[in-house]
Amino acid sequence: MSFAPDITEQLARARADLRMGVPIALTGRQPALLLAAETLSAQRLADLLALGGAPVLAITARRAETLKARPYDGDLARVTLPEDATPGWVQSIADPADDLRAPMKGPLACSRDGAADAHRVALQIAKSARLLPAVLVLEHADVAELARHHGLTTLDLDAITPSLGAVSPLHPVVNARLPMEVSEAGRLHIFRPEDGAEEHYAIEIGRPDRRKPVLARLHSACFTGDLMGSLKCDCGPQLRAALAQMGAEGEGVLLYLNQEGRGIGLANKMRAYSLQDQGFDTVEANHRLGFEDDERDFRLGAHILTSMGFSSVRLLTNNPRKVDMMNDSGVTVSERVPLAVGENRHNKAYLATKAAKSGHLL
Ligand SMILES: Nc1nc2c(ncn2[C@@H]2O[C@H](COP(=O)(O)OP(=O)(O)OP(=O)(O)O)[C@@H](O)[C@H]2O)c(=O)[nH]1
Ligand SMILES: [Zn+2]
Repeated sequence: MSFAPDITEQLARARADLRMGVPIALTGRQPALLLAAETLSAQRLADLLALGGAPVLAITARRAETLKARPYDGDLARVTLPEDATPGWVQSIADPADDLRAPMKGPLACSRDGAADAHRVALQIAKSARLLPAVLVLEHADVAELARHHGLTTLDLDAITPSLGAVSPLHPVVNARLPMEVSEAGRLHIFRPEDGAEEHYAIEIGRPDRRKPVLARLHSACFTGDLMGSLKCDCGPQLRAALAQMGAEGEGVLLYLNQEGRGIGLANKMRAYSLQDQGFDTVEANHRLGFEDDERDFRLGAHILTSMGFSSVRLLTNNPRKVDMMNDSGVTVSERVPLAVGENRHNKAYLATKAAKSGHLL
């Protein structure tokens, strides 16, 4: 029978469970029960503590740095839970919103014994669920039985590890004619990944010759900039300028990748915006939240272009990482076409930070 969900499908369920505050079970090498900090309820925390053992809050080394917690495992820290831990305490470790108002959280004790494989995987799942990267982990020998009894989603640690680092295969779903202001010869293609994550879109203008480099843009979703006319970034003007150039040249491909907030999701991006209002720049804000500067995976852009029949591009971007990733993923960048538009007094510092810290070319 093929009815049972495979490992990728179980992983999609696990993401949904964590987003709702439902625990998930990890079996295999390091059996453990996981609960996302962001969606933790008082009842589920009480139930977790009642199981005994020594639950820890796994956080990334980035978040640990701000909290002065020891990341003994290199890329993460396992913060020991106090006996009287409340959801408020967990939240304050996970979320930097009140760091400046209540800076003294510690000293935080961190465990260094044993492996941290379950914790590492837990943080990867939380990130891919677009939650704050902070997860309660209770190592528990009988987790499989616990999961059966309570009907929890169960993932095998070894089985999911390869899926977590891979780009899910994407499949074309449908495409249809879309006359647009910049060109009446527009066509929208929808691509759906196998892993249950967001769909991505390609706007094809004209009918570009697949044998020549195509004018292309990999645009990451920015709800605030693309749709709301936010002045905090340059995304809206970049989107419109890229489409306008494709319209003027009569052909091009714009990939609209649903990687909001450089891959951290809109809720986390708004958390980053709050931190920026406290004085941190765009990179520092990501780090305080526990993320890297940029959590996007541009390989999927290359996969979409390849599946559309393109093998080389004239890439509209100021970001050298996009160029490198395309070349590494088998799509040749024959030319980088600069896209410097939309600077204003609100985004001047943001653009300067991207140039200084993230290598963006002006
Ligand atoms: N985390 C975070 N994301 C932001 C912030 N401002 C804008 N973004 C996101 O940054 C991404 C910008 O995407 P792009 O314009 O495609 O990428 P880029 O790295 O600027 O590269 P080019 O525009 O191609 O030069 C979008 O996903 C936005 O939602 C911010 O302050 N914090
Ligand atoms: Zn933006």
